[in-house]
Amino acid sequence: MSVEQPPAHSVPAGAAVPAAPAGPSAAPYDALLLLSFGGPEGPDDVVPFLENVTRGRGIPRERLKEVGQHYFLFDGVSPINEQNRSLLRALRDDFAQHGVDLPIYWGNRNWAPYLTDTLRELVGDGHRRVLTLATSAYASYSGCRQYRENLADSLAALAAEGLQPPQVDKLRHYFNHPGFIEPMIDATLTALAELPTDVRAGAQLAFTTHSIPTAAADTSGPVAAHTSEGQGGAYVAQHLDVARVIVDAVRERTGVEHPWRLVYQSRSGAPHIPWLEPDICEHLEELHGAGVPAAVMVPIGFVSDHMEVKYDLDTEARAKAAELGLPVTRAATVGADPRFAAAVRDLVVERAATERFAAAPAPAAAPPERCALGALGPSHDVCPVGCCPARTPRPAAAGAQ
Ligand SMILES: CC1=C(CCC(=O)O)c2cc3nc(cc4[nH]c(cc5[nH]c(cc1n2)c(C)c5CCC(=O)O)c(CCC(=O)O)c4C)C(CCC(=O)O)=C3C
Ligand SMILES: [Fe+2]
Repeated sequence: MSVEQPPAHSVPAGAAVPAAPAGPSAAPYDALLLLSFGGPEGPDDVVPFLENVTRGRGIPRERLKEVGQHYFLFDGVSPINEQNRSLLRALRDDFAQHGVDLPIYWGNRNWAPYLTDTLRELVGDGHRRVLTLATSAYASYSGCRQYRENLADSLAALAAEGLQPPQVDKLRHYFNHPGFIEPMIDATLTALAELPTDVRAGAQLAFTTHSIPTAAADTSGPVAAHTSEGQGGAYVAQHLDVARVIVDAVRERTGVEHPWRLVYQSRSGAPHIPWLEPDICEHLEELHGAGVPAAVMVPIGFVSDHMEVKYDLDTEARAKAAELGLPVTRAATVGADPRFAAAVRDLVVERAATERFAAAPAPAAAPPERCALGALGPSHDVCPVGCCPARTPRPAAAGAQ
């Protein structure tokens, strides 16, 4: 079941709940789809899950065994599904409180509830126009295009079953939406406050995200943002923009300009293929060697405390810091923060208004305001042709043809 509780907009028969005042319109959309990675929920799920993740990709066997071990350390349970359930509750509460009448479904790429099953259910419930929220905030093949390929595959599977697939769109990247960044600013301040007072002012901020092959980074985002020679394309540019906003906000609130760097984690793939560097653990060694007294890890690349955060940061990087004797704390991820739920509502209402405006530009109407912090401005609504290309071209939905 992808809808685990009655949609927040429906009132149980006989309940004396006053109807929420009508809020902003989500038309033409009739459903929101939370699209995520999925993760195992017990020891028996781990190997089948990893088989799903690596289907058709050349992840070395050694790496898979290692990743399997990370999951077994936590009884085979990834935190990601529970975090998505919390996010669903936060979104449904927020939409209900603000009178946004849009049912919310949840489907994953690699584990139940599987995307195809969710879309089948959504079509069975009569929905025809779906807006997608992916649990990845930045442009990249893994964080954007691959989800669009999953949507195309699932829509094709429904068509093969004789169902009429719905029209599916995807929300713009939200890395620079204030409702995504503000919780991270607070989390960074909290993590700084957790450091011993004598080392706090000298602490470096280590912003972390998932490493990806440098070739994938260079071709991330629209073609105009592509770079050469390991400069990182839109993927790196977007993370740097977020890091600068956080550093500036921390300086405004504490009076301290903390030195910082964007670093990477969770690398996989063959060793001879270049991926974004440095790794967080190498970086901590380097900071320690340079006499830096403390560090805060800020996982801006992750929407919630995924296994990468629980294992690669909280287990591995913390062990490295302890070995070095370097005081290190870790900032919380955004998770189900109400400000993030409100940001999603804002993005849904904004996109719905954009679609209505495009369909019938009325002289009185104006395109909606588009919230964004930092220097890059609001991201595109529709991924253009050539955005975050796959190495082998495959059909992708929710983008320009
Ligand atoms: C950019 C990015 C995000 C962030 C954007 C987003 O959130 O989507 C992300 C998220 C995630 N990645 C996850 C898990 C895995 N990723 C893998 C492999 C890979 N990730 C890659 C990139 C990313 N991945 C890449 C380039 C690979 C190698 C090739 C490939 O396979 O594409 C592998 C295989 C083994 C390994 O290589 O580590 C696993 C098990 C989980 C679930 C965690 C949990 O259970 O909490 C989540 C949220
Ligand atoms: Fe993209």
